[in-house]
Amino acid sequence: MCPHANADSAPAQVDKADMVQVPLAQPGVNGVHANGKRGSTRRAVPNLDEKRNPYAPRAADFLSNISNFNIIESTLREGEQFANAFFDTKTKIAIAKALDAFGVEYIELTSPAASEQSRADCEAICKLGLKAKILTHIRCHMDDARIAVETGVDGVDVVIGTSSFLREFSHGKDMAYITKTAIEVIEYVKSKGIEVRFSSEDSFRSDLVDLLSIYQTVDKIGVNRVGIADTVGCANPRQVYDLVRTLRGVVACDIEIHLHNDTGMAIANAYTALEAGATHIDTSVLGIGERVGITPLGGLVACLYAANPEYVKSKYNLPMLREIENLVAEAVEVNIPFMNPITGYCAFTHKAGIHAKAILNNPSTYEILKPEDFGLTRYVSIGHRLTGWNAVKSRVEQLGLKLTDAEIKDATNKIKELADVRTQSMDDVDSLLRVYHSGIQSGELAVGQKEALDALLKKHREQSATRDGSD
Ligand SMILES: CC(=O)SCCNC(=O)CCNC(=O)[C@H](O)C(C)(C)COP(=O)(O)OP(=O)(O)OC[C@H]1O[C@@H](n2cnc3c(N)ncnc32)[C@H](O)[C@@H]1OP(=O)(O)O
Ligand SMILES: O=C(O)CCC(=O)C(=O)O
Ligand SMILES: [Mg+2]
Repeated sequence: MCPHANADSAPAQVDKADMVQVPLAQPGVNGVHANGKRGSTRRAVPNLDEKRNPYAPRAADFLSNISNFNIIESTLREGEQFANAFFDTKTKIAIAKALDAFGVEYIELTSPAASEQSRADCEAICKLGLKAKILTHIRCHMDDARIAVETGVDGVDVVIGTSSFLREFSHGKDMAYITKTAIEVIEYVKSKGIEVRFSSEDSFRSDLVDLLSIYQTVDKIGVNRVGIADTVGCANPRQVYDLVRTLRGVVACDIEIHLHNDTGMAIANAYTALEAGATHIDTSVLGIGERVGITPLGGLVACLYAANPEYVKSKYNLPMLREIENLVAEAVEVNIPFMNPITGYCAFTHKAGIHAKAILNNPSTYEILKPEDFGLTRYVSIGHRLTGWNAVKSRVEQLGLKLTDAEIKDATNKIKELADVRTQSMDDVDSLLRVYHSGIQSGELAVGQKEALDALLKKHREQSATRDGSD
């Protein structure tokens, strides 16, 4: 099983038994090198620069295009709309505190109009004195606005559908009514001295003229942010880029974006939105929300980190990510998905021999994210038929055994032969290496003596069985 595995319950269970834990080494500092030299000075991995590869990610682009983004963390609003979610007050407070410690700029809470407990929880979270600004999310309606401002929030996110689908089948209001009510609600919230954002639900299926017109109107009356919402997850990165770019030329206020993940585009769309000039991205932990949810916090962080690790490290407490995901996974009774960026159960496990050798020499060969920056560990998996001798050599060194390269290659062949029948556990590999080593030491074995090795292994198995039987 892989090291960050969740077994079959929600919180991640770590089973490291079958893995070689690779030292989180800087190349040439204390890594276990395939050439057998510890601490040898290796040439630094060249940075891909513009001249040599125009597509190489460059921190400069990232900084100029995405200089000041904010995360609006909506696990306690959009996330509560996830099918499995029921957050009691204690859990909401734990999640809010964890998100705050992670460093998100905003925490968005379910409308206090939803229920009496939602209202009380909103007040309780406002009283925690967190660094993150606390928002609540309401319909474009004066009744909701009045309740919201009484809770003590730092800001109110107002939303109403502008697509013909929602105008006809959800609230039944036309653009004139929407605009009039939006102005009334925004002015009311502003009069209370707190932030207000106006968002048009289902933006990508709304008429562009209607959309730009209402955004311009609310911008003129001093809304803090306008929000674009891909409510049904229909947008692709090019559409996101175009709409955000167009809006950037029309309003002076900040631009927030809320992206559903129905077609798996939510992270890419969020990144593109930032490149196009969005300032605020909505996320939820593990992406939970209506249907398959929205841009996941961890996925967005991974994608931004890949573009500019130092910037993202300075902004967020990255080692907390796993703890937050476990907290939420447990609360909503799901596993962390195996392919989750950063915390997926094999996110930092390397298997094939070619990868293992290069990783042991320099982790940047096959990793764009550094596990140590997330408080996680890198593993090399051995004992399967894809194992190479370089990976076995690193295990031999970890076990403190003295074998030549030729002997290690010979032992590797045996591991592969056995692994063709069944993958060998770490214990299997270790005992094979020990048996091999003692055979060499005692002179009972030499490189290439297959039969002698089989006999030694058989003897070892019989001795172990007798020992186990007498225990
Ligand atoms: C895309 C999104 O995720 S938006 C956020 C979704 N969040 C929520 O729905 C919060 C949880 N919701 C609730 O607790 C309830 O739906 C409430 C309290 C908001 C409303 O409950 P009810 O009054 O019983 O209405 P119900 O939920 O059946 O229908 C929604 C009502 O809001 C109206 N409405 C829907 N969207 C909006 C909007 N954005 N602005 C104003 N009114 C709206 C509808 O017209 C309908 O009112 P009606 O019954 O008078 O026609
Ligand atoms: O308020 C918003 O911008 C988004 C609301 C929402 O959850 C959605 O449209 O999917
Ligand atoms: Mg949503």
